[in-house]
Amino acid sequence: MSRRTKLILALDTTDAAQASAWADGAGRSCDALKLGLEFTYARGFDAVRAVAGTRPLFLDLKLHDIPNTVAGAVRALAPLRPAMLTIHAGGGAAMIEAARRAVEDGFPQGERPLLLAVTVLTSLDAESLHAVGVAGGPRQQVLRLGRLATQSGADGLVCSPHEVSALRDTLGDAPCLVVPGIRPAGAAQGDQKRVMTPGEAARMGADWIVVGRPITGASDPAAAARAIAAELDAG
Ligand SMILES: O=C(O)c1cc(=O)[nH]c(=O)n1[C@@H]1O[C@H](COP(=O)(O)O)[C@@H](O)[C@H]1O
Repeated sequence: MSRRTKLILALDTTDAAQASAWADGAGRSCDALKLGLEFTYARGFDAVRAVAGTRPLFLDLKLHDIPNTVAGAVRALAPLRPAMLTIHAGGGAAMIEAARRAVEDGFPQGERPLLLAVTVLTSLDAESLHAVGVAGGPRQQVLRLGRLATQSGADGLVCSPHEVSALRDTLGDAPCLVVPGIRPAGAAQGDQKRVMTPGEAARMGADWIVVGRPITGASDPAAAARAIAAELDAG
């Protein structure tokens, strides 16, 4: 099986002109654009629509609340026509099921986004998980939440590259695996804990990788994006 891992550019800024410049430059080497909490809270839905234009939009708002509230929020996002949207798997089965129903009845047929459940944030390691009461390591917790989320109706999962092959062994090829925590060789790790290079994540079996600062913080973002796309093309 060979499927080319696709590249999502994370546009993490409050500046709409900056987000558009990244989208029009570096974004050309990418397969989708991600707008998340920082941009959406600062600039609102109209700006999200303007920056995404006709490009596939990964709307990363990581919804996490009681089922009724999450379902209402999912329906409220329908005018943005995202290709993908995120909820937190830790919200539990009833919340994920409610989000799934909202995606099915809140979006026009054929325009339903992929519902992605975030498992364990890539900024967490075993020690930080332990501090919030999770005894097992990240892999065990990602597998637990991955099983729960897919059984409850999530189309895919957000996980670090370190869990991709264990998820594939457990859940097979069906769930879409979207993988942040990507650092090209030599790039600063920053707040990310569970990282791999783009090529390593692709070889693990990621369907999509999510990259922000290694592109947007580069002196030439378009060149940085082209280099990552080439690394994915090389397989
Ligand atoms: O849901 C996400 O996209 C996400 C989940 C996760 O566990 N870790 C993670 O980094 N992300 C997002 O992926 C992007 C990674 O950005 P960089 O660390 O700058 O490459 C950010 O926009 C995060 O919000």
